[in-house]
Amino acid sequence: MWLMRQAGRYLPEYRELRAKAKSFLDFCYTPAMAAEVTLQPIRRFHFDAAILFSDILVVPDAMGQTVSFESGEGPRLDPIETPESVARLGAFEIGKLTPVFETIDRVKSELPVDVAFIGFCGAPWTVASYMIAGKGTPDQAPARLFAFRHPEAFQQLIDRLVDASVDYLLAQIAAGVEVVQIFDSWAGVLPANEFEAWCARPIARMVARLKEKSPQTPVIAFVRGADAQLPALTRKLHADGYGLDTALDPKWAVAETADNACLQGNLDPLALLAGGGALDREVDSVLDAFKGRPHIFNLGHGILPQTPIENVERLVARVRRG
Ligand SMILES: Cc1c2[nH]c(c1CCC(=O)O)Cc1[nH]c(c(CCC(=O)O)c1C)Cc1[nH]c(c(CCC(=O)O)c1C)Cc1[nH]c(c(C)c1CCC(=O)O)C2
Repeated sequence: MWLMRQAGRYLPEYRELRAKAKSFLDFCYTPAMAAEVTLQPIRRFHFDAAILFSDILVVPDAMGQTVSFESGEGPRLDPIETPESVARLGAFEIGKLTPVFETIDRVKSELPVDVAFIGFCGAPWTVASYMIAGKGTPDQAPARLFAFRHPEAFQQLIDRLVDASVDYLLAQIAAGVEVVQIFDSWAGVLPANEFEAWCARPIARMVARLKEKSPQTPVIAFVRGADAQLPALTRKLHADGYGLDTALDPKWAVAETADNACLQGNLDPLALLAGGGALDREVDSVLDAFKGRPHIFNLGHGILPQTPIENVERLVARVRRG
């Protein structure tokens, strides 16, 4: 059991440290701080896994794109509007991410041996969608439009992100993470052909390369909005685990995927925010749906900043009770 965004604003100890950083990216790039917030939820809740504290947008940052986070508004990037700006993107300077690897090293030395350590990156489509729009949008229309108008330049961008993301995850593994998760948070906005081209195929290429270079490292694919495509994805990606988002019916996912496919998820973050009897019922229903299957208990998306800590305690106790 672990929770997506388990380190974050719902924790007072996170907010306290966050207030001391100049910016969110500085926070991510200061190993003492990033390591501390990675460990905070482990100390408080004894989850079975810690997830590296960082962000998926450090990859475009290391490609020379300007990235910042406006408080309360989310990420801002200098948007990629033309094929020429894809060609002009810099090389992936992995050296810029040295503080991330130092964070991993620090966490590793303090993490209890029975707690797994998860590294991560964004999937090429999700990262590209922010690089093109320059910010979060409700439907990633700018990136979808760019891909229809400039398929070759878009393919180049995806290819560059496949290469950079694989190198980045391998460097995280070399620094000490034991599992990696690939977040395709925006896969759900893609029509079928685009889903295949920009989500499934690039992730499959990433998994194949990771398996070639680091066969011992489990890979979890979180393809949010995969919906009816989930069973096909489990046959195409060759990942070790599949994260289910909140909208997926876990009983259906269990019935439609191979018996040995490890599934992760998928409590509604709003049930955790609500707490009480509703939370208990939803936790039981998730546990029941995955019974008899390799299952990693998690939310269907990130924990919400307004979530009361006692609700997280209640969830942990109930999942442990089984
Ligand atoms: C799309 C995406 C991003 N980042 C990420 C995704 C994929 C997962 C998802 O869909 O949520 C991944 C991510 N971002 C963060 C983590 C940390 C590890 C964890 O505890 O799960 C992880 C795994 C920290 C963060 N990343 C961000 C915060 C909040 C910033 C703050 O503390 O000021 C945290 C804790 C900022 C961020 N970063 C991003 C956005 C859209 C935002 C703003 C939204 C928000 O404020 O919640 C991009």
